[in-house]
Amino acid sequence: MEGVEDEVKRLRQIIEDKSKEIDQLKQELLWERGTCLPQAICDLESAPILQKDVKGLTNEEIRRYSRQLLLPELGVKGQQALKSSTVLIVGAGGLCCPSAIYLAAAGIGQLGIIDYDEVEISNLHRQVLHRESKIGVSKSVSAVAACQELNSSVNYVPYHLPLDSSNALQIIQQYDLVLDATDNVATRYLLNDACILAGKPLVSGSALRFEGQLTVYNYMGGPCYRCLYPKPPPPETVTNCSDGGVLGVVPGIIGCLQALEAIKILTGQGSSYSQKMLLFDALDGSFQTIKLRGRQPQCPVCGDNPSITKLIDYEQFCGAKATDKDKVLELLKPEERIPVKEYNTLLKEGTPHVLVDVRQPVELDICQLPYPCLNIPIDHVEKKQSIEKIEGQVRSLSEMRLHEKVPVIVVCRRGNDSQLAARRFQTILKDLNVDVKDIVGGLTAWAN
Ligand SMILES: Nc1ncnc2c1ncn2[C@@H]1O[C@H](COP(=O)(O)OP(=O)(O)OP(=O)(O)O)[C@@H](O)[C@H]1O
Ligand SMILES: [Zn+2]
Repeated sequence: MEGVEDEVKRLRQIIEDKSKEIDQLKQELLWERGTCLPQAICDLESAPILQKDVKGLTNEEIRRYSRQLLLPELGVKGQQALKSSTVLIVGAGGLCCPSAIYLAAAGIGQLGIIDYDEVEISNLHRQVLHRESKIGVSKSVSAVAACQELNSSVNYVPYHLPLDSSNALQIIQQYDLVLDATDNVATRYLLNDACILAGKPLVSGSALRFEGQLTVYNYMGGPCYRCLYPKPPPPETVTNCSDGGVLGVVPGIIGCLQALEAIKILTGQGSSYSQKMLLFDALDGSFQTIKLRGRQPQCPVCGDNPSITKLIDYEQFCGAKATDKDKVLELLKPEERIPVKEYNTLLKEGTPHVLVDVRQPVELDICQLPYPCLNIPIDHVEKKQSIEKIEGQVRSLSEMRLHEKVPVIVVCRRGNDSQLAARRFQTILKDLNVDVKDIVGGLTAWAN
């Protein structure tokens, strides 16, 4: 009997040792994969510069590009032009993924991709170069890694940094053409001005919900972004994908068209979208092209007497950040807010209250707090009907709570809209015995 027990012990030990060995090997494998990733450029000194005197096409290149070499519009001359061209893609998100992979496949000489951010799971439905295994990895590195697998002969430069007024000219000057694949107005103005000052064409795309747009600025005497939009829009009117949503295929289509325009410009075919804008509506499947006004002689950056001769502070100019991260509103005082833990206690204690969720109905379908709520979307806060609904609930709770104030708790996704709404409700309901607060960090904080 003792012998059997010893044998079991011995085998258990072997299993334990082997599991440790397997864990160790897994770690090494991960490490090896990690070190295989391209090195991100975090300072500009280390960025490579493409040698422009490209020799003819190699046999391998002729084989690889044979199907596009057959196009008389491109031919060997066009392919060589691509090989000696450099393109910078700003933003490694939804528009970059299709444009980068097609430019890489087509045989561009150097592809720079710049993004300060890392891959998140909510990017993957549309940012199709990134993989689950790259969550947390620099987006520019992840995009370059995917392109490299397709075409290793391209010279890739992944910049892991924000493009801003301090570095934009230095980076852009090294490229023949710039693709705007970003998602914020401040960067759009920055890119426009930098491209004008450096004399580079700017292929600009955008996609939101089911709609996409495409225009080429600063090309062959055409207008720049400022000629069309001299003043930035009020920040509160600008929606991004994280608030408005986007169907993944839409940036996919616009990004492909950006790559197409870039290839046409670089190979001398010319662009179809200078002084024109493509409007794509995915819901009715329509592509419309509208003519835009031409270059404006009084434009402050590309006009006859420009007043902008160097890059400015674009966040200040637009009154908005050059990123959609950390937009945390601090409107209410801490005592006017309730942290999620405290709200959880309030729920557990069964404290009666009026809960107002100010998100859109479609967001409530995704998730809700475990308490019956009134859904009053943020843009309906001032409506008579909405106010009557809240007043009705407050009155019925007042009867139960007699002299006690009725808590009115406002919630949204991240805790910004809820502050705006709570502030409005404080004024609107001032004649009732209420205590209006909002939930800090909203549903996101609750989920965490
Ligand atoms: N000034 C900038 N410098 C570098 N990268 C930028 C700059 N402005 C925006 N970007 C990048 O452009 C990309 C735009 O991607 P996209 O529009 O698909 O949205 P996202 O920010 O990745 O996703 P979501 O809005 O859903 O969080 C982002 O990766 C963002 O980090
Ligand atoms: Zn202009």
